[in-house]
Amino acid sequence: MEKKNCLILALDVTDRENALRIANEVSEYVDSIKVGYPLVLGEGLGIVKELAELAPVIADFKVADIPNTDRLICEHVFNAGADAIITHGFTGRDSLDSCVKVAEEYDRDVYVVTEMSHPGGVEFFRPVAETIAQMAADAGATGVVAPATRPERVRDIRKIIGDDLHIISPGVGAQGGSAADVINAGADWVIVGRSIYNSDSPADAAMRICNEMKC
Ligand SMILES: O=C1C[C@H](C(=O)O)N([C@@H]2O[C@H](COP(=O)(O)O)[C@@H](O)[C@H]2O)C(=O)N1
Repeated sequence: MEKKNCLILALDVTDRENALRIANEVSEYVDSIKVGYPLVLGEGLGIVKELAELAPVIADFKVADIPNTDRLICEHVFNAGADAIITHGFTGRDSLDSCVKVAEEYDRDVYVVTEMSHPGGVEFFRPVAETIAQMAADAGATGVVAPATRPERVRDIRKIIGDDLHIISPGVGAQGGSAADVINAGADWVIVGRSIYNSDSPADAAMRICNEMKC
């Protein structure tokens, strides 16, 4: 994923027409579009290829199964045109290796969740987040997901993974995180959903966030 604006749109709308409208409106401001279960369960994997015409697509399926099942999921997702996939790390090294292996075969990217951004993210992820981050680096993942709601945790994770891996960071706006603060803390991209797609002008909202980061 080429770094231009440091902004990833989390396109968590559930219908194709609205998704394509918003994606077209903000395409000049986003480096990537993240789609997940809300849109894909509603519209099918075909939406990935349509959106990939506008920007690289990150498939946020938080893959968390045994290695063989993870392999099958990743193959489907990359065949559908996604440039990257988000996987959990708590399922262990063998499952992560399975995702990274498929990504290498397709020349695509893998991002590993370390600590989630919502309040519950500290209950079980907090104690293992650094271990997962180290595993992601050791396994050759492209990068990790770390919380914009806790910029200090992004600093901690950056210390573990070094400068080679990317940090993509959700939790800006609707969850209370600041785009500027988390970029200053070491994130490479912010992931923003509701503050953009629920805006009366998604393009203006995206532009304001880009201007705030000046990445
Ligand atoms: O810890 C995480 C992991 C996960 C992710 O990015 O992997 N996300 C996703 O990031 C987006 C934030 O949306 P909004 O809150 O801007 O509307 C949503 O698509 C969430 O599913 C998090 O919010 N926190």
